[in-house]
Amino acid sequence: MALVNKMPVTVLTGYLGAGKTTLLNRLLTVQHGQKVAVIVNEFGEVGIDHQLVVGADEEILEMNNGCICCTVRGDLIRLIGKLLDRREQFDHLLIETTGLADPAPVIQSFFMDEVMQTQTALDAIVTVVDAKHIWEHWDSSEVQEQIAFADVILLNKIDLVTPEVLQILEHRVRSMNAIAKIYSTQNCDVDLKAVLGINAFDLKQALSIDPQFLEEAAHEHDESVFSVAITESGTVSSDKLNRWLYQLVQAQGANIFRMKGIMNVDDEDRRFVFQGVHMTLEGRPGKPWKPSETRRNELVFIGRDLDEVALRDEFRTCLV
Ligand SMILES: Nc1nc2c(ncn2[C@@H]2O[C@H](COP(=O)(O)OP(=O)(O)OP(=O)(O)O)[C@@H](O)[C@H]2O)c(=O)[nH]1
Repeated sequence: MALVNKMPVTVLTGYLGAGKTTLLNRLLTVQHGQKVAVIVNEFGEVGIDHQLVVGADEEILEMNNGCICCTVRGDLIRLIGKLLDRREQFDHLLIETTGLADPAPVIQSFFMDEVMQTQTALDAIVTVVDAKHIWEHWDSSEVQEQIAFADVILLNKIDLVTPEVLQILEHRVRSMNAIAKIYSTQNCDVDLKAVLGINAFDLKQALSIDPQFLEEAAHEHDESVFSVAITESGTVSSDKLNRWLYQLVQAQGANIFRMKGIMNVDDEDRRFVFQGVHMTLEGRPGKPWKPSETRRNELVFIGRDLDEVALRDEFRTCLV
């Protein structure tokens, strides 16, 4: 199938100094038998990050003419296009974003551009969090968005904080993002399998909503950025769902960073899976339901100032 040949892409985010380059170096030096191309995006005229990145065999491309998130999405697409011309030379692409980037436009370019859509497969957004210094930056919208968008979160620099602080941090991060996998690390020491080749954007069976998140007071969010997770049985009407989602992104797309859903729509044989980034929505049939399994609808919204009660109520109106 054509899918097999798509180039998997991992996007690394994290605030300034969190440990992105440390993780990148790890990914490039540990033997995993994959040929990795890297795009490093830095602010400023002179790129120095490439000098810090080790690994002679890898191709490292730099984008220094601006921040990935705003002006240079076109450049990113062109750069990836060039790499795709030599597709056979690479197994995986890593994009390290600047610590000040909002990851949304990067992710959206994978949905919106046709070449990117057909020839690349977004593997995961990996966000490195500085467990010691994040406390000074909670107000930063970049920090919030990097956590909100992540599929994998490394709580890094655990050598610099107490277990109690780490626990508070994990709780806080979990309330912002109900579905990311969270690992605690020192020097980003994490099993590569936890970071590469995880297919987080391929919603196969179920959303990995942490059950504890649902039980606990996920509701005590004093943050403006948080997750709302909905799990309900029943059959969803495709017409009602379409109408609702369309209206929702029109009205609140700016505040909804990410949404994912796996649903029993019109009692079809296969799951309906969808995901969205702000106003961008993408839905398609997923894996077949097994006759023995209970069909559940699972949705997760991650965003700013979400109206949890309204989301739940409106979702229920989509049930037949
Ligand atoms: N104590 C401690 N230091 C760490 C850890 N991980 C990384 N560092 C250090 O933190 C500093 C910043 O790490 P980088 O990997 O350069 O961070 P970055 O996110 O790429 O930084 P920018 O490119 O500035 O955004 C370096 O001096 C690292 O050696 C850790 O787990 N513990």
